[in-house]
Amino acid sequence: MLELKNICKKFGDKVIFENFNLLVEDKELLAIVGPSGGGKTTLLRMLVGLESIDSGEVIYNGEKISHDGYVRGNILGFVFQDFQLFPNMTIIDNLTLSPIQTMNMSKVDAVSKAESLLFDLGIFEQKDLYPYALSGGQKQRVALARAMMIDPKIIGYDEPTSALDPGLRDQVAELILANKVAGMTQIVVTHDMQFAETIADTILAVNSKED
Ligand SMILES: Nc1ncnc2c1ncn2[C@@H]1O[C@H](COP(=O)(O)OP(=O)(O)OP(=O)(O)O)[C@@H](O)[C@H]1O
Repeated sequence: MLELKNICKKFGDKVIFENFNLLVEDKELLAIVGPSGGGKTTLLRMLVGLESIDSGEVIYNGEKISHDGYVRGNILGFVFQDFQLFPNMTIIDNLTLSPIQTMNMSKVDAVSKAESLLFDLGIFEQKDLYPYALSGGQKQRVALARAMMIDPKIIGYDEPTSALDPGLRDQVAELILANKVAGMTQIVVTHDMQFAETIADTILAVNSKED
């Protein structure tokens, strides 16, 4: 269970969250929706430990946790809105670099796991290409595969459908639902209310403080 307790967050003088509380159950699929600038991305980043908080606590399974703790425990996978793939590396190297270098996975295991994920996501044939040669939807799936390399317990997605046409949007929905069956806790930030309604157990609306 992942919990935010009495979270306060400001950027300069701008209050984004004030004494905010949230509970995400294990295996829950939470969608965070709301207007641009409302704080959705900030909330996701705080939940997964990528953004500092001014006061309050992030608690995972009863323990207060920092970003380092998430990384060490292989708890977290994150799919960035702009993918953040390494442009000078092939797709397979994008997937295997961090598991080999920071998680002590053997090269053989990392390549085998990466190939299996790329196959499941329908982008196996692209494994030796560089990111520039892929479409937005393909990059999206590489970013998802990379996040899944460590079998994270929690996976956060920032606008996973923003670069996709409707067909690919359905594929991403299927992938997210398959991860749910596999037991992952998932948090999805999206502008797309219809997408949120298709996939989510719970929808949380985050509104701008100026509303
Ligand atoms: N690092 C930062 N420094 C200063 N202000 C920031 C920073 N990150 C976000 N903000 C501000 O905090 C507010 C919330 O931003 P956030 O990105 O969380 O909103 P959002 O709901 O995800 O918006 P969008 O849907 O447009 O991505 C915005 O006013 C934004 O300008």
